[in-house]
Amino acid sequence: MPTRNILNDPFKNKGTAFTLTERQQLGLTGTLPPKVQTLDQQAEQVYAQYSKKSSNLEKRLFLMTIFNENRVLFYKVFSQHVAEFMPIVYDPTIATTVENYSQLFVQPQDAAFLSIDNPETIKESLKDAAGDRDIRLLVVTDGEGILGIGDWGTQGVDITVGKLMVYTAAAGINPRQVLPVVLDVGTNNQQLLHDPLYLGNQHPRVQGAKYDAFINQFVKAVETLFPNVYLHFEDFGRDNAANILNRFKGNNLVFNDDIQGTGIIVLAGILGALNISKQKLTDQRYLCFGAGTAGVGITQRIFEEMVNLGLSPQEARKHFYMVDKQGLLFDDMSNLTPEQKPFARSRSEFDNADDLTDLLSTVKAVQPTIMVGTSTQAGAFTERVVKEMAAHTERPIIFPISNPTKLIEAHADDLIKWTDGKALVATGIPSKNVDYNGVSYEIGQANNALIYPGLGLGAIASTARVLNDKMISAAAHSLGGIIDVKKPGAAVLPPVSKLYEFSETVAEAVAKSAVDQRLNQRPIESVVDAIKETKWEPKY
Ligand SMILES: NC(=O)c1ccc[n+]([C@@H]2O[C@H](COP(=O)([O-])OP(=O)(O)OC[C@H]3O[C@@H](n4cnc5c(N)ncnc54)[C@H](O)[C@@H]3O)[C@@H](O)[C@H]2O)c1
Ligand SMILES: O=C(O)C[C@H](O)C(=O)O
Ligand SMILES: [Mn+2]
Repeated sequence: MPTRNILNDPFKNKGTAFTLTERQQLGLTGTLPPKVQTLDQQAEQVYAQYSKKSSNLEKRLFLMTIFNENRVLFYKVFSQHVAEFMPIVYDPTIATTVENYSQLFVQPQDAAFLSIDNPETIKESLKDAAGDRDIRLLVVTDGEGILGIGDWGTQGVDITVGKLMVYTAAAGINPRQVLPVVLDVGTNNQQLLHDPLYLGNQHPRVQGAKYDAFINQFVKAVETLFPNVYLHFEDFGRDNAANILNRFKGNNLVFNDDIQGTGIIVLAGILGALNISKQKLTDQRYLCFGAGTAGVGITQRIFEEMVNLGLSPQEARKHFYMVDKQGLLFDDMSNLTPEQKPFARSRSEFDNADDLTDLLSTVKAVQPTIMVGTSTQAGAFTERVVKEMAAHTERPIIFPISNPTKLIEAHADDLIKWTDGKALVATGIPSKNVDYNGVSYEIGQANNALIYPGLGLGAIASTARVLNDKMISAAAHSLGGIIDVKKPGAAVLPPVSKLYEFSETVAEAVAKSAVDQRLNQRPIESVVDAIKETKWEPKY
């Protein structure tokens, strides 16, 4: 490759920061403006330009041009403005770019696009996308369940790129060592099937044995090409997400963000809330609204926590109620998923079981103390539902975490107002502070992005063979003690502005757990040193 192409290699390009000597050595003399800038000067210039963009989408598109050209510069600016950039680079703005990916397409962003129509090219495609890079972390989607906006086929690749950006900004994962992958198995999105601009396979989703075989081939190819890679699954459909995780978690270093990542962050938020209200987890009644991938993943995590606290599985199960499209889930229903079944209730527990077909009647009957929304049903936590819940519990814990913003079950300011400041609230998207009756309520962000970067860093740095429940539990507990719970209006989770700092705390807890369980494949003398050595910083 002629050296001038270095300006087109985002992993090597420094742009105007190439010194005059470097320019001479690299055959770049006269190919850049004369001034040599420092990284800080470049970052300042990028931020000034960014600040002039009027919409979030324009801001994101501008930042992506920097990403496409110069990774060090992109991550330098990102690291200087983490809380400000997160909603631009990631959720919720990323939902808009997923929906418009084909129209907005300019650059494949070093992703691998694998097609179910050509399974024989899986290996070649992964190799080509990785080039000479040593891949340690791979984020993959099949685009069926992007956030709460559904099936976006190949366009879902944006979420894998976005998730990886957060890994680097939050946990210092080396951007040369990551690979975003989309598995294009078709789409059932009618709009895409009829859109002449759509860049993916224009046929319905392939399911069943052929789909399963494709996934198996993919995982095998990944393991062969990139031994010890941490394989992160994102936004698969409800059935496939659970199936794939169950198939591989015993023997491979795999992670499902929507099931496990969300479980951890919501448990951490609940522990934070109970720390504020001075209550015990084992005294809570938990209502899951939207018992899909995330809803069940969270329920399983909190259930495990109750068992860890000494309850028998039978006792622990009594604390959970699941509501899905059918209403409260009962064990005599024929259409329950395998993950829902253990938490379905018996009709005999209620006088009016047959009436419990909506959220309000269920809240009345169950009187939950914790309610988490993962339903994609905008506004489902109505004033009546919330006031009914608050009538039976002093500090209701209410987390409407459906994404993006247009799908949230209730907004934080309404929840605070409707409960007269009593509710302990976290949302999936970032929420502003709520000023109510002289108190400024900080709203925690219960988004898996607050946990998966540290979790991944801990697992990668410790060379863990698998990611198991103990490591996951260690991650959830590691966020305790960061917030000052005595402050009126304190948030239940630490702020995104401290994401870089607490991701290291999470990583240490996870790596320590892996090493304590002897899951490390290489000798680790100090987890702190191992993490330090794994981390990358944006500098030339
Ligand atoms: N904050 C986070 O970190 C986070 C993480 C994962 C998912 N989520 C959000 O959670 C939502 C669900 O994601 P998922 O991956 O679990 O999707 P999913 O499709 O697996 O689950 C959604 C569930 O909601 C149910 N549902 C639909 N309509 C309903 C209704 N009217 N009443 C009750 N239940 C209903 C569906 O039947 C399904 O079981 C999305 O909006 C997603 O963005 C947030
Ligand atoms: O992507 C997010 O913002 C969180 C989560 O993984 C989701 O699917 O909503
Ligand atoms: Mn997701």
